[in-house]
Amino acid sequence: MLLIQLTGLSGAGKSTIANMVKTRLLDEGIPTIIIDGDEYRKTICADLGFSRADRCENIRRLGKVASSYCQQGMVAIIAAINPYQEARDELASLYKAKTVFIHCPLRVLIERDTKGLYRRALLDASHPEYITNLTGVNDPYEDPSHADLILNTSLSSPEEATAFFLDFIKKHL
Ligand SMILES: Nc1ncnc2c1ncn2[C@@H]1O[C@H](COP(=O)(O)OP(=O)(O)OP(=O)(O)O)[C@@H](O)[C@H]1O
Ligand SMILES: Nc1ncnc2c1ncn2[C@@H]1O[C@H](COP(=O)(O)OS(=O)(=O)O)[C@@H](O)[C@H]1O
Repeated sequence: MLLIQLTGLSGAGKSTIANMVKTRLLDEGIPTIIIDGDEYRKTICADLGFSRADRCENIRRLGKVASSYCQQGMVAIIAAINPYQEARDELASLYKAKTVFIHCPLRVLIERDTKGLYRRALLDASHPEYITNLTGVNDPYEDPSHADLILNTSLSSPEEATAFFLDFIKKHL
């Protein structure tokens, strides 16, 4: 029915907002599924790392999975960092995917740091806990050039962001 690709840095709120929207849509009888990058990286994307090529392949696979659910009449929401315009354009062109930018300034994400990834990426490179390829710190994030919706989670609460997103989805059903 409708394929939505979220995009945004780790901790920006993609999974949080997607889950809240899913609950609201299900309450209204609209079948909805979330295709979460974290989850699929444990199964059909377990062979992929965080290089540009691997991240684009990740999005390609998530897009294919999401499109199968859409064909069965569901709203499918891809919740992945999805950092490259090239990969987002591919899903927009293949599946008419709508792009929703879950935006949050890096300084707020460093304060949230729910997974401890930012602390590790900001350590000295010689530190044993240092990680590389963290999007937004030591790996690229290309801001969407033509997002269909932008939600700034440093300005809106999860409930407010969910309300904007729900409104957007209903306009595109
Ligand atoms: N306005 C907001 N909207 C969404 N989440 C928020 C907001 N304010 C604070 N948070 C918190 O930020 C965190 C966002 O985590 P979440 O897992 O949803 O991010 P994510 O973008 O899916 O990250 P990842 O790419 O690592 O999976 C949660 O702990 C959430 O409670
Ligand atoms: N170096 C890293 N860069 C980004 N995310 C990482 C990294 N290492 C582990 N992760 C975890 O992997 C998840 C990102 O996976 P995806 O959303 O599937 O990424 S994407 O770039 O290919 O779209 C984040 O939720 C984060 O918890």
